[in-house]
Amino acid sequence: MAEQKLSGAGLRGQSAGETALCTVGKSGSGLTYRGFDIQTLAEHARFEEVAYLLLKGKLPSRAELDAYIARLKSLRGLPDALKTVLEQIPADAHPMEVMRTGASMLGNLETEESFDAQQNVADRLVAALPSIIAYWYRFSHDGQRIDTATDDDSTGAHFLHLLHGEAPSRLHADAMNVSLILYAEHEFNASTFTARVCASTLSDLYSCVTGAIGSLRGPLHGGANEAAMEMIEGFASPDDAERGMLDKLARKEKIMGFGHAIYRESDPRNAIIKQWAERLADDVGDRVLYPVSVRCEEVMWREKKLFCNADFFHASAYHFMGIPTKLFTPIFVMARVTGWCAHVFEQRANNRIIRPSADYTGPEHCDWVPIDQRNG
Ligand SMILES: CC(=O)SCCNC(=O)CCNC(=O)[C@H](O)C(C)(C)COP(=O)(O)OP(=O)(O)OC[C@H]1O[C@@H](n2cnc3c(N)ncnc32)[C@H](O)[C@@H]1OP(=O)(O)O
Ligand SMILES: O=C([O-])CC(=O)C(=O)O
Repeated sequence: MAEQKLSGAGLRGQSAGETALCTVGKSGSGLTYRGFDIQTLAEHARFEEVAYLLLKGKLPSRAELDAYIARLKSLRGLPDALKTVLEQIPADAHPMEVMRTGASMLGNLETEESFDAQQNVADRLVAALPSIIAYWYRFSHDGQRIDTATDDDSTGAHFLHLLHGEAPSRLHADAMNVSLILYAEHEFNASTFTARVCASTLSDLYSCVTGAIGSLRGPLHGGANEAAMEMIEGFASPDDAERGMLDKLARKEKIMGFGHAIYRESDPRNAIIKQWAERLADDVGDRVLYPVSVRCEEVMWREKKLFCNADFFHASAYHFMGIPTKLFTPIFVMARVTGWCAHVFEQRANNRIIRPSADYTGPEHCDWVPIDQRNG
């Protein structure tokens, strides 16, 4: 009997397991977390509520949310040994390397001794990752050893506070809240799948998250928001952007922040973050970057029917909040760690080691040649 073979490089279109966490391109506006539409969550929820929903399986009551926020606040401090490691990392390191090292070092210091502790480890990572990146950034760039224990109620405001040394405006705190919600979870994307593969070997949660950070870093995944920023800030006007985009397309360059492995016509997160980018542009009196971004979107749709994914308008939105470009992808980590951990819990609850097969394309049989008889 001929072997039935599923096609699709990159496992595209093949189911690699089950999840109750998220649908992509299936219902509602196109993205749901545990049945809640992303538009509803972005409009009404706090990021910490979404984190609770993903990690604990239901929306929290008022008392549960208050307790969860208080718990996250209590976990923002960093151990001295971790601060010492962060202080060794040079200023020109990529911040995603800092995130990777930070998550890994925390795993050395606060090892997950048993899977019974997984909720505690997840809470610690959600609380500590913003502190890790901000501590390193402020030490390596400003020479300051900051106190990472702020009293801000939200993760987004906490991060901006540490970064800028003062509590953010309401607009910035709200924009960060929505951004973290949009980035929190996305089914079997590359970084989440990395985390699940690692979890399937019964490894610890820090290892799963450290591996996932490595996968998120690449420009085809989370790194696209930084690459998009580098592109748009090179354009002086919408007309310049139009010329530049057409040149890139003529050279068959890949344009970061556009296209998606699953969505075919639009990414539901784009309309939401685009509105926030416009509000933030008005707030800073921008007359270039936002119109340039809109023109890029128009050109890509007109020329290639390619649409902006979640990353494209995040670039200008973060820029308008004074966030350095190289910190864009670490913010994605701060959000996605909730999804990664929830997927690890799900994998552990119904585990079989993930071990696909490969189609062999090498030689059939080779005769052994003694080393002194080999050419070259
Ligand atoms: C939050 C996130 O992680 S969202 C993704 C962020 N990544 C990016 O923005 C990077 C740019 N985008 C891409 O590289 C791709 O669109 C990916 C990686 C997101 C998806 O890749 P795939 O599933 O392989 O894309 P898909 O099959 O839809 O591509 C179809 C065609 O469009 C082209 N295409 C897709 N995206 C782009 C792009 N951004 N720029 C130019 N051409 C593109 C592909 O090269 C392909 O052309 P081909 O058939 O001539 O080879
Ligand atoms: O789903 C994907 O392939 C990439 C993505 O949009 C995400 O991880 O948010």
